[in-house]
Amino acid sequence: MSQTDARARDYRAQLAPGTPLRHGLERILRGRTGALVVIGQTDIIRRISTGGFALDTPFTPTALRELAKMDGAIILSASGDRIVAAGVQLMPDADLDTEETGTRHRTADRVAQQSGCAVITVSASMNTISLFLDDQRYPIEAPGAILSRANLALQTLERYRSRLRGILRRLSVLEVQDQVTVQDLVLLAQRLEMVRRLERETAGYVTELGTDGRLIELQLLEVNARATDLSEALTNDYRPDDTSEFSFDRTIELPDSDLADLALVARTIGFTVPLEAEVSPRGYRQLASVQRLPHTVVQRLIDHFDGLQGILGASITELRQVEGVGGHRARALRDFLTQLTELSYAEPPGE
Ligand SMILES: Nc1ncnc2c1ncn2[C@@H]1O[C@H](COP(=O)(O)OP(=O)(O)OP(=O)(O)O)[C@@H](O)[C@H]1O
Repeated sequence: MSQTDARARDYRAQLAPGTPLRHGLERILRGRTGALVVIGQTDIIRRISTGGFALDTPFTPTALRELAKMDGAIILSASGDRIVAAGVQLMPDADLDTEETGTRHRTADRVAQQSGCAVITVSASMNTISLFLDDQRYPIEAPGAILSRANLALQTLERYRSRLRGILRRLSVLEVQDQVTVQDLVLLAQRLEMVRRLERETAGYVTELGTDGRLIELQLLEVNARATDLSEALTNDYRPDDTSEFSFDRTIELPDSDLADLALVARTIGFTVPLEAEVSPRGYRQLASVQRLPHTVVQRLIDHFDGLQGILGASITELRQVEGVGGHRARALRDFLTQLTELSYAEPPGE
């Protein structure tokens, strides 16, 4: 995400439905008057301003709407909680490139480029709200439109996740049969990264939606936690002994177009062996699904049996030799391992 996009995300939060600023802008939109609002009265803004009048009044949606009835721009304090001037004529550098038509929007674009301040327009003729930041224009959409896109993204996310679950089941089968190749893990990493990208996109909608986005936010939090745990477990399971430069999180760096390149994804994660090479898991991911098994005991089991294959073959007596594993825990573990093995042989590893 570029620096401008990151700042835009913060401003979108300030402009989310339910916030005072958005409330004021919506009222201007309904009244079809239009507005040009600058956030922050910096030196550059002062230098390119003429006319108008100084104010120093708390921001309220009503005050914004009333002042928007006058010609010229409204200047807010940097935090947006005060109105510092209104009716201001802005004269930005006319040599700055802009593709906008209409004087309000051309001015907004140029002021944003020249000052670095956020500029918001309400278009009287197009019935839209826009945010100008640096040389970018971000449409501020109506809550209904964002909500339907957010819901669509959530549905797609659900589909991706169900495919991811399928791949994970297949991986479990391969892990039990000790037949995992780097390629299997890379295919999984691709899916996982696609899920994470969609999560980020949906999180952007949540920010834009403000109070209307709570429900989506809750659904998203749950998904997000699981993706993070999965990535960490896979990293611990397959990190080669001789490197720390290895993580399933590193796919985040890849542009969308490179995510389809299996060899590149493998290198990005930190694999140094070919795609066909076989690799064995330590067992962190599998053992994470055993209830009430503390992390320290998981670590001791992995160290003692030298990975998942050793653990799968251990008897109750052997499991009990590990510190922290008593009779009860050993039996529960053995049951889990037997089930895992049975499941794996019941289900062929095919796609
Ligand atoms: N340089 C400027 N400084 C301050 N306000 C301006 C400036 N230029 C235009 N405006 C505001 O924009 C209004 C007219 O905008 P105009 O219709 O020409 O632009 P537009 O971009 O097509 O906007 P809209 O979509 O709202 O019609 C003016 O009445 C004035 O309030």
